[in-house]
Amino acid sequence: MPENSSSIDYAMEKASGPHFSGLRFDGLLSSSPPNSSVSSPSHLRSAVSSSSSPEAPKQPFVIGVSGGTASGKTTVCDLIIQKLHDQRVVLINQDSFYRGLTTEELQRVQEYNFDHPDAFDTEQLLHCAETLKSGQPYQVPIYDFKTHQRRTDAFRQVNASDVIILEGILVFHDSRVRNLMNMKIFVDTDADVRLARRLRRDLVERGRDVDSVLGQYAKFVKPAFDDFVLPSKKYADVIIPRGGDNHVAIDLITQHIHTKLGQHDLCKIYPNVYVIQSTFQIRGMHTLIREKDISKHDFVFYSDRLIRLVVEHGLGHLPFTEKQVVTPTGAVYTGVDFCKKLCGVSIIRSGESMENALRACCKGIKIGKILIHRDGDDGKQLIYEKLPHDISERHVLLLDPVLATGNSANQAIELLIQKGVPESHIIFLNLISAPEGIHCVCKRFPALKIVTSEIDQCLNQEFRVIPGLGEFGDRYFGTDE
Ligand SMILES: Nc1ncnc2c1ncn2[C@@H]1O[C@H](COP(=O)(O)OP(=O)(O)O)[C@@H](O)[C@H]1O
Ligand SMILES: Nc1ccn([C@@H]2O[C@H](COP(=O)(O)O)[C@@H](O)[C@H]2O)c(=O)n1
Ligand SMILES: [Mg+2]
Repeated sequence: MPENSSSIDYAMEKASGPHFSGLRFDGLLSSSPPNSSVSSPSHLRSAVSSSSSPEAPKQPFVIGVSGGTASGKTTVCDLIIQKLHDQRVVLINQDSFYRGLTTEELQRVQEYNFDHPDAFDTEQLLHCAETLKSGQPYQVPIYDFKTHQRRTDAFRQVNASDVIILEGILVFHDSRVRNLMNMKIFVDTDADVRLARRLRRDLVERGRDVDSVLGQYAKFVKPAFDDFVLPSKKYADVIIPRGGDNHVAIDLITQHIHTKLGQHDLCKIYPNVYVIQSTFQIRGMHTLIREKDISKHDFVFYSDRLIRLVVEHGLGHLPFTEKQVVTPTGAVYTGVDFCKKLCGVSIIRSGESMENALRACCKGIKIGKILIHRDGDDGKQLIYEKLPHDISERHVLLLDPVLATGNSANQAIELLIQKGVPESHIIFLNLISAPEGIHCVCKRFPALKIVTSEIDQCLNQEFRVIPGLGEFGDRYFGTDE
């Protein structure tokens, strides 16, 4: 290492070498399969579907639907399935995983508590949900409420699908099952309405008499609702009052599911990751800048166009205030006022390529700089920072065109937080993100937003994004020639 290795000049020169948008990412990459220079950890492989490889398996969207007995869970699920008619949807009822009763238990069935978590084979339910989530089929047991037994002669074959709905009184009880869910719905219906519905249903459909339904309700159903079902309501993302009668809620839920299904899997996992809506224009520009033999002029031109789109999209996530203006007709137009407390921060050197687009969108915006330099294997080093003195009062647009391992991004974000910028006031803008980088940044900073134009497949052994576009800074600033 040269004597003046700590000087800015030396660091700048080094930084103009390969740009990884990150440093080492120990422990994440597994050994690569034979004949492959690309590796993706197994836990990521199933979670990642690349914009560049549409054939990669997509993760199903898992919805949990809970609520008291006869609250309308099954009815709500049926309505959601009807509205999602253009998707492959499967419904898994927790009831299917009731344990069959032993002969002794059957003889004293009035003393059996079907509303306690132990009445279900939760391990099997978990296995079923995990199998379906991984895209494999599963043979679901068939339960008979009249005999209190599972059928031994038949199963329900459930195939892979886009949406899996897990429905039952206690589907939020076990954290492992809960954690598989992308969305949790609690159907909230008054207890007296539920009892009336249950009475009618159990007499008609489940072969019961009035005394047994009322006795079971008082002895087991109601206490278990208070002890297990109601406490799990806190895990719900959405609470639907009045069950299937609530058409507005069901409409909103299905709209949300449609949006989610159109999104990249990582956006389902991390709600603060935004991939700008892909169009043929955007795909076309990506095709051009990713091509290795494109001219420098075209690389810069199309990168600038894409960067501008990402910046505009990122600005859309800033807060605004209402503003009224008078138009030349004398009428009042009620609009919004841009957020004024704003600044950009570019991660040198590639991030500087995004500054012009930010300046073009935000007149007079202050732009700070951070230089992170790798020195040796473990050498994460912050070499240089120049930030607005009042940065803690500003929303920050952090600029770096490629998110690879996420290490340098994390270091830059950490610095901003140390300077007093709230995590939720940081929007990280980039053109291409690797799944590894998204995991790395979003796990550590869940309140921060990432806006990107495409999510790529993975990192290779050299921590380069695949398929990626090579060294962005070199190609943009012409230092690769
Ligand atoms: N909004 C509603 N109005 C009237 N009856 C309903 C309504 N929703 C459900 N039911 C009836 O109540 C009973 C229980 O509904 P269901 O959806 O099976 O509840 P859950 O699955 O929560 O036990 C069923 O007989 C169903 O037809
Ligand atoms: N053999 C059984 C098994 C379960 N139950 C009752 O079913 C209820 C759950 O189903 P919902 O559709 O109402 O959610 C639960 O409250 C059990 O009491 C039963 O009666 N007999
Ligand atoms: Mg039901």
